[in-house]
Amino acid sequence: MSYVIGIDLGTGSVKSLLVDQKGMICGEASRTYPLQHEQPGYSEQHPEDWVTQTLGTLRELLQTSGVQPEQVEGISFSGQMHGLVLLDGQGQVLRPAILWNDTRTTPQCRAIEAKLGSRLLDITKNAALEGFTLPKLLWVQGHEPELFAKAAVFLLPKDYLRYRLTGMLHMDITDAAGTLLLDVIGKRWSTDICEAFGLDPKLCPPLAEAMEHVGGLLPEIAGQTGLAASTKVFAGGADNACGAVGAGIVGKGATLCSIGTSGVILAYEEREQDFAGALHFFNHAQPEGFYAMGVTLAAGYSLDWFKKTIAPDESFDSFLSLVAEVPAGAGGLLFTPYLVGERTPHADAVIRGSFVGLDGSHRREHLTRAVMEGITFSLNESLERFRAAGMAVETIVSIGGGAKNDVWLQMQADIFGAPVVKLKNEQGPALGAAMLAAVGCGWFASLSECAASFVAYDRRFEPIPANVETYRGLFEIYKSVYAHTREMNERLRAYR
Ligand SMILES: Nc1ncnc2c1ncn2[C@@H]1O[C@H](COP(=O)(O)OP(=O)(O)O)[C@@H](O)[C@H]1O
Ligand SMILES: O=C(CO)[C@@H](O)[C@H](O)COP(=O)(O)O
Repeated sequence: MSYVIGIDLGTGSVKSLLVDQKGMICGEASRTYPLQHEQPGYSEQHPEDWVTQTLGTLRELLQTSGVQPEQVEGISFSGQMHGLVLLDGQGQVLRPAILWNDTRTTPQCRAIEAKLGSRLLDITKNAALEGFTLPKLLWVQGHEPELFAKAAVFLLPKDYLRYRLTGMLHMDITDAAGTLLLDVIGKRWSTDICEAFGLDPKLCPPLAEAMEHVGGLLPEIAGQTGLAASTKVFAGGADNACGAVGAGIVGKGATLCSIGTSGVILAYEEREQDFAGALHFFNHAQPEGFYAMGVTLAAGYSLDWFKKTIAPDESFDSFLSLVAEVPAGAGGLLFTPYLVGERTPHADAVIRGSFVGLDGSHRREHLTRAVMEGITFSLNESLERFRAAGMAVETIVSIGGGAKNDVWLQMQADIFGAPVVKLKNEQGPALGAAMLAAVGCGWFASLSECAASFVAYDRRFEPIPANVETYRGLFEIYKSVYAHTREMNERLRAYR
């Protein structure tokens, strides 16, 4: 039997999965690393921690699974997106990585908009957001000019990890799409954008397709992990691209709803789409494909906040047990989940959440249901834009915390107005990364073939027509809350 390894380099931890040719999970290892917040809004990590901890997971996988090194045919990667890793001409890291959730770059975003105007959307298909990589590059260029002068190349987190494992510099296209330097449709670096900001195009590393074979393991890495140096290394992809692959979102009509700490709604697309920057539009791991993506920053986080505030010692299952008794609509109570601002479709760092319509008859379970409905409405705002652009939304695969509760899964079907299914064995982006290696190794002719063998679906939730009708009306009111509370939140800012 042959195996592949999928590595997901997340924000809080790295997870490595050993998978056989039938898609069975034969081993799993994970390690955490810290985040540094040196100043408010700053979020950094030491790239060396990613390497040390990943090597630890690989060693553990080999030691505990009993698999022989030569049986591991391929490795690939999934990684947290957008984070800036700067290397000098000798391949040494110049400063801690500035991560996707670092928000110091608002002035750089405004400067990008002022300089590029509509060209930014034409080329990159995305708006200038603090989390993306170009604003981070410009921050270092402006604030640390001496250090920036030494920069020879920039990488994203999992590209740095791959570089350390192989000695080869690459960035895969699905992740490059989140830098604001890629011509997303042409799949090449934009020399226009580089020139506009005085960036040497040599800072941009060679591009690779997600399933491209980019090298083997360095002998010292093979020695440290117990893997064979001949193990084929494939480029890999952005965590959202790999999450999509691991959930079987590899073709038209397939949509993903992921409710973790943040929430993501993502749909496969074959053609160029213009969302005027309200949603993200990135390259899929399928070389000819794209995906549109909406992000609710505080999705599961909102429910977590509410539970911690009301019932810190209860389990989620017990906390949510009475929600089924409250009818759709939570007795006229609405919640907007803007606890940390919002990303799509309203890129707004100042907005905050609200309960609207509180009534003396509401009990704890009404508030809880309203929080769950508000999170789902927020994701539906992005889904509504997919549909308006003519994208097919046939079945929605639900993953994350939001897929752990049947009432919430039914609510998703009713609010989205589409059938919702959950996965039999949810493994997240690490499985997607393993699938990229499996296809790269030639086990399958395509990602779709691999998904048909590796991804299995569990229960399906059909929309209930009466609830769909109720939610259709409420969603219109929900959408108006943002406009009505925007200015109030500007004024409230001074009191935070
Ligand atoms: N049993 C449950 N039922 C419903 N929601 C849950 C349950 N457990 C956790 N959650 C929600 O899911 C979120 C965590 O989801 P998860 O996918 O594990 O997140 P992440 O990996 O982003 O931290 C929590 O914030 C919580 O809101
Ligand atoms: O910013 C984005 C996507 O645009 C995030 O999805 C990051 O890619 C990090 O994800 P986690 O490590 O928290 O899953």
